[in-house]
Amino acid sequence: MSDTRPILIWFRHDFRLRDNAAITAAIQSRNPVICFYIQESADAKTESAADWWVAESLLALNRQLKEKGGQLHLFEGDAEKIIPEIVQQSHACKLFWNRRYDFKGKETDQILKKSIRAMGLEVQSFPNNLLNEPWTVKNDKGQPFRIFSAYWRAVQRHMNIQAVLPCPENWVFSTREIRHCLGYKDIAILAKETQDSSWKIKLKQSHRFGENEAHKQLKSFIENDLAHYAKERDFPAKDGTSLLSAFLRSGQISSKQIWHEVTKNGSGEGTSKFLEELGWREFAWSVLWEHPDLNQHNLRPEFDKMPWKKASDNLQRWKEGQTGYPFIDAGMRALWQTGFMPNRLRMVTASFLVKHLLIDWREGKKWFAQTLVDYDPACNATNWQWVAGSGIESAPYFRIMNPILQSQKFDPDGQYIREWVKELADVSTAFIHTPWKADKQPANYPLPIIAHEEGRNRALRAWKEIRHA
Ligand SMILES: Cc1cc2nc3c(=O)[nH]c(=O)nc-3n(C[C@H](O)[C@H](O)[C@H](O)COP(=O)(O)OP(=O)(O)OC[C@H]3O[C@@H](n4cnc5c(N)ncnc54)[C@H](O)[C@@H]3O)c2cc1C
Repeated sequence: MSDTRPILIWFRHDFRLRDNAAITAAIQSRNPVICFYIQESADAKTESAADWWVAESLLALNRQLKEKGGQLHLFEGDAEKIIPEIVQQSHACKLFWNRRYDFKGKETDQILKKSIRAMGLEVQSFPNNLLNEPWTVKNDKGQPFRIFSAYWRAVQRHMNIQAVLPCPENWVFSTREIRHCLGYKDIAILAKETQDSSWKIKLKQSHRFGENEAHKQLKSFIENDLAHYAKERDFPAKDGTSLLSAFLRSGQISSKQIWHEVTKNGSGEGTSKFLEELGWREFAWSVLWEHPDLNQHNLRPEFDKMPWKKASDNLQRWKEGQTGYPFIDAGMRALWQTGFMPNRLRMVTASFLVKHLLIDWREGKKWFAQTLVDYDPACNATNWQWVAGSGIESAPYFRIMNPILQSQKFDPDGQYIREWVKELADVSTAFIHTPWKADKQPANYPLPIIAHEEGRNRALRAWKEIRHA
């Protein structure tokens, strides 16, 4: 007689049905399945842009599961308390999930593995959304890499990316009732939460969600932009990047799927540069794996002595895009309006905060975590420490990006600036990067918060101080 006890599938940033190892294993076993997601305490409220993105993505996943004849069950609260209840109510025989690699998630999973196994269930975890498990890439001495280029060469030498798993057929969903378990949340409440503020409604105008949309985006990128990626990726007005980061972060598409599609359909400089960027994502996760405190602490301890200025009005003006530097302000305003900022601008705005304004990178990291739809604890912290110079692999602190030259180089006609800084719409191209030099000052646009040379010199003095301390 066949086993009718259900298998529980716990979704976690793997909101796709294709290339999902936990799903494939569960469906292959022929037991009925129960799919669920837990809004764990830390992310229970959909208050940040990334939480909002996850909520919209869960609604999209629920629609996909409905098409298969099932649904996504939603819970809110502490996984260590909720899952044992689901196990009991459902009389499940197995619990499957795809791994997560951050410290808190890993810790919770280890505790749960033990406690659920003690209840007599089989618990299995599978690789999630990286090309390599983060602990597997090591140098000849068995140590983790500290430099990206060496890491990437090693990854490429041993690259053996597994085939993509198709969406399984013959789904059978369990009818066991789990609605009375602790923390059950009606998915209709989630749908309401995704539009309970004007900010979220505005964000929605810039995004699409779900596995199918992720694949459409990849196809369009490969057809239109991949060949020119290396040359155009730094010019924000050109939209020459893949715009896949939020899909990737929530696992609506896997890095493996992207890798295979890109290597099958592309070649040359654009393709290798793009794959290298995927490599940076991998590297960031390996750094977080080795340094669980990456989000809180400088990886170079001399930065603990940096004489950061108290977060003040200047931090607020940076957040609001009111620094008086058009390129910076355009990036910061785009971030607030859309939840996205192109990589070049992330680097320039981050550098401006940490160097010209001498404000602790952790303040900027917090703001990005609140406002980016693709917020990713590994990529965000690794990049902030890279820009600040405090990371193991980083730009030297003394290399200070000039916000005017960056603007002239990467937005030469001011197209991106004019799109986001409406006060400058009529300023001539001659003054679009330095409106304070124009004869007539644009109305309602501030003067620079600090002169470039003054900010630069102060940053260099601070850096010398910590080096000689
Ligand atoms: C200060 C700062 C903070 C950042 N915070 C995040 C974050 O929270 N989440 C996030 O996904 N990326 C972050 N990035 C990296 C990068 O800016 C974004 O991944 C990229 O802009 C997303 O756009 P895209 O998908 O069009 O990228 P593409 O240029 O098309 O790149 C393809 C993919 O490669 C990965 N990638 C690209 N650049 C990087 C990079 N420098 N580091 C790690 N992965 C990269 C992303 O997954 C991206 O989707 C940050 C960069 C900086 C400088």
